Formats: sequence, C-alpha cells, structure tokens
Amino acid sequence: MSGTLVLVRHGQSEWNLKNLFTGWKDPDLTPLGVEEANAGGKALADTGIKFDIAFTSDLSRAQKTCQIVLDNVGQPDLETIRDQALNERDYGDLSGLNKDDARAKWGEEQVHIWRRSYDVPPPGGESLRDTGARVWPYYLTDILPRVLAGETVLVAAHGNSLRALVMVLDRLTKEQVLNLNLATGVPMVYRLNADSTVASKEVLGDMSGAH
Ligand SMILES: O=C(O)[C@@H](CO)OP(=O)(O)O
Repeated sequence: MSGTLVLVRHGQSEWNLKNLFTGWKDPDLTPLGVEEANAGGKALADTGIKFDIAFTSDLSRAQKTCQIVLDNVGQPDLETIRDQALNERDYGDLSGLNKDDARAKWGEEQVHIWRRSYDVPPPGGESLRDTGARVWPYYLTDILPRVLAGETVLVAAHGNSLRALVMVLDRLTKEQVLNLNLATGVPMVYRLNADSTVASKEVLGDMSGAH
C-alpha cells in the first residue's frame, strides 16, 4: 500500500446554476457551491484525514473549493499547487451557451456525445481524450509520485478533468465513461497500491444526482 489520493469536483458555479457550458471561463461559486464544498470538507474532516499537499486548477471555482476543503480539515495554509493542466475541458464554441438551447439546436444525442463521449470534441474544443492528454502526464509527473511516496494528496478540480483521471483509476472503457458523472463537492478517496493501481475507493457523499 502507498498513499492516498482525494479527488473533489468544485461546488456549484454561477454557470452551473445558469445551465451554461463553462469550460475555461471563470465564474465564481454560488452560495450552494460554497455549502457543497464545506460539506465535502466536513466529510473529509470526519475521517481525520491530513493532507501533505493540494493541487488545483487555474480557475477560481476549483481554487476556492480547494481552500474551503483545507479550511475544514484545519489546514488553511497547506502548500497548494495551481496548474492549468487540471483545468476543465475547453468547451470551445459551446462555452457560454445554454445547454438546453444547445440540445434544441443540435439534438439531445449530439449534445450528450459532446458532453460525455471519450473522443468526440465539441466544436473548437477538447474531447475527454484531449483533456486527458494534458491531465494524465501531469498526474504521472507531479501527483502520482507523491502518492507513491506515501503522501496524502488533495486534488480539487473539474467535472471533466476529474472524469479523465477517474477513467484511468477505475479502468473504465470508452463506453463506460459515457455514463460517468461526478457530483459537485463529493470527495472520492482512493488508496493506491505500490504499483499505482487502486487498493480501495470510498465516495464520501451521494453521486447519484450527478448528471
Ligand atoms: O460546463 C462545463 O464546463 C461542464 C462542467 O460544468 O459541463 P458538462 O457537465 O456539461 O461537461
């Protein structure tokens, strides 16, 4: 057994609430989003976890969520590394569009493919594979070595950058990843083996409402 990796998707953002494609745009958390981040942080605090380092993206909704989690576990000043590699999938031309308007224009199925497929990019944006192509190397070079050294690592990021990581950790196929949805503010606690495979996974909250 080696270390522990905790993944948490940021709490609800203003654009999640307005049902807009967000990508690399930088809206703030809503009051509910702050509450969700606090709930995730409390659930982690209840386990008695202490982190050695935190990673987050270049976007404020993930950074704020990261800080709220760290406040809850009593480590407000923990070293936190911000990197664009962990940013949300770039939604390209869809960024800022309403998701229901997009469904009306292009059809339910096409929009679902853009949102959840492995290798079909939205117009001008990144597919999940493209997102993984920057998340996976960053995980291998910056995050995984710390976990393998026995550290406990927090990663506060985004729906799709975390889907790319969960796809690898949970060994999901291209077909299975279509149905993978991560809830906002719900921590996933992975304990890794020395060979970097997953020894155990615990979800601290309810993922069932995610869509
Ligand atoms: O808009 C986005 O950037 C993402 C995350 O909120 O949306 P989706 O869940 O549709 O991939």
